[in-house]
Amino acid sequence: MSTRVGALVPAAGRGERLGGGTPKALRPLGGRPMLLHAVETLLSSTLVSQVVVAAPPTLVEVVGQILGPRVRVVPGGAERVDSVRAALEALDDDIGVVLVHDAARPLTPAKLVDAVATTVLDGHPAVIPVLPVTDTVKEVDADGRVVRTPPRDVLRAVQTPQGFRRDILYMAYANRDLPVTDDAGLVEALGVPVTTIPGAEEAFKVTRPADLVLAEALLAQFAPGDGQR
Ligand SMILES: Nc1ccn([C@@H]2O[C@H](COP(=O)(O)OP(=O)(O)OP(=O)(O)O)[C@@H](O)[C@H]2O)c(=O)n1
Ligand SMILES: C[C@](O)(CO)[C@H](O)COP(=O)(O)O
Repeated sequence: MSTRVGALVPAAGRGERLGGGTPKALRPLGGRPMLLHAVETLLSSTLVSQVVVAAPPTLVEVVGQILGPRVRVVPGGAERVDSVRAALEALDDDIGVVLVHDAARPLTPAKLVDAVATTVLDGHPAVIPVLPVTDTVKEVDADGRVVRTPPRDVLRAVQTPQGFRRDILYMAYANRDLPVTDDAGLVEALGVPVTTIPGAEEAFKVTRPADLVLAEALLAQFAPGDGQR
């Protein structure tokens, strides 16, 4: 396996739950597009040597100008899986390890990127960062009635970047019509073991308006060079 690491950034979502009109990846955070924060973190990793971004199709040129020549930008698709697939096809042939990282997780620390990549390089074919679940989670039926309460101690909330051996991710994406909400879900369907490592609280996803308020507040607290990102 080649040890060269590439990162794919799905950034073509509309951001309907966040609202505000502008595609979410281009919404400002600390005065700069959210996507730029995520990409800069990936580029700051000494392990990551290529970054490919899937942008909203009408904004490929604009996003290319924002991110500069080190980043390849391709048109994304209708669903997240379509965007990841488009980016996967644009990776250099000699990339052996692939990280998939949401543009919508702009405050993810660089040390988490390195930890995921290192764990794949150490021989784990699929690696995801996770945090314990703090709310009680209920399964409900179509009428909203509770069906059951899974025990919380075995539940985990899943973040990105998720890291994969390239050949495994390719095989997984051959099954991409499966109804999954993350890349590891496709890998699980292959029967390939998925390893968890500790995630980071700052790697939360900006999904709803309150998440953006929290991200702005946290960013304002980071001092330059304090190693938090
Ligand atoms: N067709 C899509 C849908 C999502 N994404 C990306 O996948 C990541 C996680 O998706 P999410 O946070 O759900 O973003 P949106 O799809 O934009 O959000 P919403 O469902 O609220 O519209 C984001 O970086 C988003 O840009 C993508 O590249 N292409
Ligand atoms: C990939 C992901 O960020 C892991 O938590 C998440 O599943 C994306 O889901 P979304 O509904 O597209 O936000």
